[in-house]
Amino acid sequence: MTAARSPDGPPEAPEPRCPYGGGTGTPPPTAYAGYAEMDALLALQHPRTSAATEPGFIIMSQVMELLFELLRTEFTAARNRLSEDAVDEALWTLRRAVRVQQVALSSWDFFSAMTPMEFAEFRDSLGAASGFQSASYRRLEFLLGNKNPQMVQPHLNASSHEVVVRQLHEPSLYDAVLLLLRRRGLPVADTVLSRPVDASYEPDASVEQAWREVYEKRAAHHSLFLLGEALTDVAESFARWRYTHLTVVQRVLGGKPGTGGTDGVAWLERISGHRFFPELWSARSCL
Ligand code: HEM
Ligand SMILES: N[C@@H](CC(=O)c1ccccc1NC=O)C(=O)O
Repeated sequence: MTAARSPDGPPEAPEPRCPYGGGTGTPPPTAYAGYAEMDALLALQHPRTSAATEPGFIIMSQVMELLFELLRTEFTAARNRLSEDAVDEALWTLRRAVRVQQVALSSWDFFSAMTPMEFAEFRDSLGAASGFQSASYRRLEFLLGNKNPQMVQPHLNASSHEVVVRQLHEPSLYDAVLLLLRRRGLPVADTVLSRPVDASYEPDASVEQAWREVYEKRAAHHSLFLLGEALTDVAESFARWRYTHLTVVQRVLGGKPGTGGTDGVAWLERISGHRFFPELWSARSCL
C-alpha cells in the first residue's frame, strides 16, 4: 500500500485497510527485510544464560553454518561445471569460493577472544550439541571428497540424516576433476574411477603422475594447471580452517573433552592432518 502524494504538503494518510479481509493488521516488512527474510533470521537467537559472550557464540556459529551452506552451493556448481568441461566457469566459481573460505577462517578470531571462564559460563547449556553434528559441514567434507560413512552416525536419528546420506552417495568435486583429467588424456587408473562412490579416498600413483605431467607441461595443459592451483588454494584454506579451529579450542577449552563425545584437542589434532586432493600435495615433492 502506498500513501497518496499531495503536491505541496506532507503525504496524505494511507487509505484504511479493508475490514472484510486482505490485511491482517500487521504491517509488511520493508522490501530489504522481505527479500532476505531478515525478520526470520533475527528471530533465531535465544541465549540460554546471561553470559556476555553467549549471544556472540550463537550468532557467529550461525554465520559459520551459513558460510558452510554457501560453500556447498559454490563447490556443487564448480563440480557440475567441470562435468560439463566448462573449466573456465569452474575456475571463476572456485575463485569466489576461496574468498568465502577466507571469511570463514577469519570468523575464528571472534571465538579465540573468549576466555575459558567466559566459555564455561554457558558451556553446560550446550548439552551434547557439537559442531561434530553440523550437517552442512559434513556435506561439505563429502562434497570435496573426504568420504567416511562413519561420519553419518551423528545424524542417525536426526532430520539431517537423509541429506547427509545423499551427499555421501553423490560424486565429489574431486571425482569430477579425475574424470576431467582422464578426458584430457592423462593417465588416471580405472581402479580410481571405478571405486565405490562412498569409500574413503586413497591417494593413487597414477593421479600423482597425471598432476606431475600437468605441472611439468604447464603450457600444454594451461587450464588444468590453473585448476590444480585453484584446488590447492581450496585445500590449503580448508587445512588452515581446521588448524585454526584446533588452536582456538586449545585456547578456549584446553584439554577438556568435547561435547560431541571425543577427547577434544587430541581428536582435532588427528583430523587436522587431512588434506583434500592429496596427489596435488604429494606431486609437489617431485616438482
Ligand atoms: C569455543 C568454540 C568451540 C569449541 C571449544 C569447539 C570444540 C570442538 C571439539 C572439542 C570438537 C570435537 C568433537 C567434540 O567432541 O565435540 C569439535 C568439532 C567440530 N567443531 Fe568445534 N568448537 C568450537 C567452535 C566451533 C564452531 C564455531 C564451529 C563451526 C560452526 C565448529 C565446528 C566444528 C565441527 C564441524 C566439528 C567436527 C569436525 C570434523 O568432524 O572434522 N566448532 N569442536
Ligand atoms: N564442541 C564444543 C561445542 C561447540 O562447538 C558447539 C556447541 C553447540 C553449538 C555450536 C557449537 N559450536 C559450533 O558449532 C565443545 O566441546 O564445547
